[in-house]
Amino acid sequence: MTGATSEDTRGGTTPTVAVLGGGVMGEALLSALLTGGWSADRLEVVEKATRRADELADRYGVRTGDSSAQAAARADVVLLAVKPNVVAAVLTEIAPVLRGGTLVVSVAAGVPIATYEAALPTGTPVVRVMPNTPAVVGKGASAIAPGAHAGEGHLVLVERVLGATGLVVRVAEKDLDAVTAISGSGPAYAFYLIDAMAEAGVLLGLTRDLATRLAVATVEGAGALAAQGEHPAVLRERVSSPGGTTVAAVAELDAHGVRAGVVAAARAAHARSQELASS
Ligand SMILES: NC(=O)C1=CN([C@@H]2O[C@H](COP(=O)(O)OP(=O)(O)OC[C@H]3O[C@@H](n4cnc5c(N)ncnc54)[C@H](O)[C@@H]3O)[C@@H](O)[C@H]2O)C=CC1
Ligand SMILES: O=C(O)[C@@H]1CCC=N1
Repeated sequence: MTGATSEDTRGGTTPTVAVLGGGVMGEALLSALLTGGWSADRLEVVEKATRRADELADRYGVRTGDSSAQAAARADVVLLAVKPNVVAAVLTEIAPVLRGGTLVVSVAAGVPIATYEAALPTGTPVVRVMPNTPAVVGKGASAIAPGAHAGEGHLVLVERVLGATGLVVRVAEKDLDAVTAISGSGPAYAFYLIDAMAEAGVLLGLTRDLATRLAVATVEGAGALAAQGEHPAVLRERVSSPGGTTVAAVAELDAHGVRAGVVAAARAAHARSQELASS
């Protein structure tokens, strides 16, 4: 874990983090913070749905507040994990009470840093993050981009906050829509493939349980192999014996436009992320 710097802590202790929004991504971040060494008493979550807030309190032993303003006023780091269309309302709530130097981090898709900087007190450091759901199992991929008032210490702190979620890379904000289209939404493409492979196995006579286990292990193994650095096209060639089963299968993927479909899907996600910025 990267050590805290004077820029990212108040008084040299682990910074306190308020997670605003305890849905899928809020929970993933909360769980990663705990895995990464944050103690529960340095964390607070504000979740509008009471039953969900209770569930998070029971599961993680963290304090749950019902006021974003109160939690933000106490925290060193405010982590927004609400839907993009709720961000403006939350910023209006927290802006009047934010202490100088509080770091504001947001995972909301599409919402530009300029929106946060315009709503929050002048000079507030803001870091935008695009994570993904495999963060829950420490296999996520996140990209982070700094606002005008976020320095190296703030980025290091965000890397520390995300430390247990998996890969963290730094990008310029202009690239975040593309990141959203590849790794933010990308797990859904992989799950789609797993589901389709499992369904095909059932069609070919396997039980659903066996077909699903084989599909999951295959995608997991292929990911692990690709992570070693060999080009994916080379790895695909290694599976493809001349005149064999794999070339027959891949020819069908090409004939059905699967590669073009993946590109079109990513372009649609990219366009939607840009639309969210202007809505
Ligand atoms: N789910 C994903 O794969 C990813 C999501 N994101 C971003 O993360 C953010 C959250 O997405 P999810 O967790 O999927 O959504 P979600 O709907 O699961 O969670 C949002 C939570 O915020 C709560 N909420 C709504 N208004 C609130 C308020 N005023 N104060 C406190 N809590 C409030 C809702 O009750 C809900 O539990 C979005 O902005 C999304 O763009 C980013 C990357 C990946
Ligand atoms: O679908 C969405 O809008 C969010 C952002 C990336 C993944 N989930």
